Amino acid sequence: MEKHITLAQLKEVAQEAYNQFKSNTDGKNADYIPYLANIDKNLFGISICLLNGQTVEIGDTEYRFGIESVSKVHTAILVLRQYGAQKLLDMIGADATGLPFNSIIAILLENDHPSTPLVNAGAITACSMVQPVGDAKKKWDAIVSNITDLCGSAPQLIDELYKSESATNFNNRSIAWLLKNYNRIYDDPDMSLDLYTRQCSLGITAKQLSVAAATVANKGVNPVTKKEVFEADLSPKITSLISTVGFYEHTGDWLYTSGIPAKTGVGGGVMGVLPGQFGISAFAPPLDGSGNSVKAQLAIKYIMNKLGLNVFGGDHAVFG
Ligand SMILES: NC(=O)CC[C@H](N)C(=O)O
Repeated sequence: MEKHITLAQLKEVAQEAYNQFKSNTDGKNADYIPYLANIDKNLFGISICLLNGQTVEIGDTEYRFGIESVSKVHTAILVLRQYGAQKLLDMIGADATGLPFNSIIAILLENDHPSTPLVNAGAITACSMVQPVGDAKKKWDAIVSNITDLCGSAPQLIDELYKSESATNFNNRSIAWLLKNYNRIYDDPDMSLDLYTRQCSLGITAKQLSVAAATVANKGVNPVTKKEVFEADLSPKITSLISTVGFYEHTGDWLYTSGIPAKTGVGGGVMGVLPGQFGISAFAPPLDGSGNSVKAQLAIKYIMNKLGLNVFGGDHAVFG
């Protein structure tokens, strides 16, 4: 069924979500990366990008925060663009791990592949696959240019975050070398890890993430710049990856309660894709125990439930 929703209604619902959760003090900033511990915990923004390029923005939607694990989606898209859907499945996988994002056990349990590009192991593998293999500078340029195309504007490296994360990423170093042990790193392990750490340290805004999400929802065409970033048939592959593991071990709970495939990052960002309808992003630094932003989750769930939209519901929203 078609569900007609005016822009005014959409704005009102987003504003209600903002007002309702603005003063929520649950959760705490990620502190295993020192830079993130010091970000203002009161920052809060919600951005929705429709497929005609219109955006609804409430709160701190222009604040640049660390993209962190949301970047895993972007680089998975780049690998899909460069290798195609079958090779991503063969070389990384598309399964849920049911375990935390930085799990080493997950690699040991599934030593034939790193499960999915949306957990640390698979994301480091994805960075190793980015072409041209062997050329760190060109690989980095490809990663940044892909994110720029998806967001419609460039991200900016937060140097302090990059240094902070590089100095403390011992668990990820173990992951990179364990993957090497299983022949699941397709370039130099240290270089692949460094690319992963750097992409996680890119500063991004909630507005940019909503445009990237809308590009996925819009079958690869950025609704703001109108550029075709990837081929339409990759879009359901990307949304399926996000659906399966976007909230790690809490992905089922998330999908069940929110009705929208979404991906989180420990910087406090969440990016949600409602295919054929819109992209949504929310950002607030305090996280729950699994590293997912408390307020961003509340806001997106509120908006989805209030609008009565659900990826499994069969209704299709028409905005205007
Ligand atoms: N869940 C996340 O956002 C984790 C990203 C972070 N860079 C890490 O590897 O630990």
